[in-house]
Amino acid sequence: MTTIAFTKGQGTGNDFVLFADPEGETDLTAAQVAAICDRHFGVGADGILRAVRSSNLEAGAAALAEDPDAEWFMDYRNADGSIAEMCGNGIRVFTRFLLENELATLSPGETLPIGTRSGVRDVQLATDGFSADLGRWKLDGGEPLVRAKELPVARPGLGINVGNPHVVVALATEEELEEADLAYAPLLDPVPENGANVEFMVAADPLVSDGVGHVRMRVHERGSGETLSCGTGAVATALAARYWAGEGAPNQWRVDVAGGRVGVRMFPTQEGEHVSLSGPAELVFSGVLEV
Ligand SMILES: N[C@@H](CCC[C@H](N)C(=O)O)C(=O)O
Repeated sequence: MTTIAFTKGQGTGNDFVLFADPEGETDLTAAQVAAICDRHFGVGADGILRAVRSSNLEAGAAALAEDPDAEWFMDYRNADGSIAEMCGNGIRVFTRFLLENELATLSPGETLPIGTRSGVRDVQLATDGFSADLGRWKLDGGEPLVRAKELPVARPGLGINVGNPHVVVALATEEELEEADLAYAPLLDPVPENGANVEFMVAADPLVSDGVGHVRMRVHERGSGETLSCGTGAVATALAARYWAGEGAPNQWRVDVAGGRVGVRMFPTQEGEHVSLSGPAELVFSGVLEV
């Protein structure tokens, strides 16, 4: 039996079990992760965030090579125990956890580099909580057909990788968005090799106001099912909305999800365009687990 002192946290309703494992001694099995995330028999969460010192994890070596200041590595696991490269809401909650536990400091204007499986991601304080630079993004995975239960026809999606894989589908009306039954994984054709998170979005009316784009989305996450929010999914959705809107579309977006609102911003850097995500991050309660 291993005893874990954990904290439950959430960002726009995307909820996580977090624990500090500085030495990298508590690598949970997929079955243990799934048991902890179970909403009836466990703590209940969309995923687990383990805080490991980058120097004590194999995957952390790449993070330290990229940025020697990336002391902490966010080891993210989906609710079914699978490993994902990145979690946009998670990295904000992870930062809140490091700060509250005095494992890191972050002042206004400063940057906290966090190691992830999709590279080092820089987090800053923001007016709505925290913002994380998710780095480069790419169109990836073509335009698979997507069919969600209760939606009568398959729609073309747009594959976008923001560190992890997404397929975004535009729906015509709010009613369609409500009707989609995302308790079931949407069917994708062709099936992406590594699976994908699937976002369904509708444009707000107006789509753009004061130079800021506005969309609403629901998500079925790879490895976690329907969640109240997906940060990387919101980023992929804003990128898809801008792509579909064409020339002159804004580089700043508000994305409404069932659990609240996040902000997305695209901005130029020397290595090409980056995209950042901002939003709230809260710690809810702490406890002790035996696994
Ligand atoms: N909820 C996350 C994404 C978590 C990983 C995802 N389910 C995957 O498998 O890629 C977010 O906020 O980005």
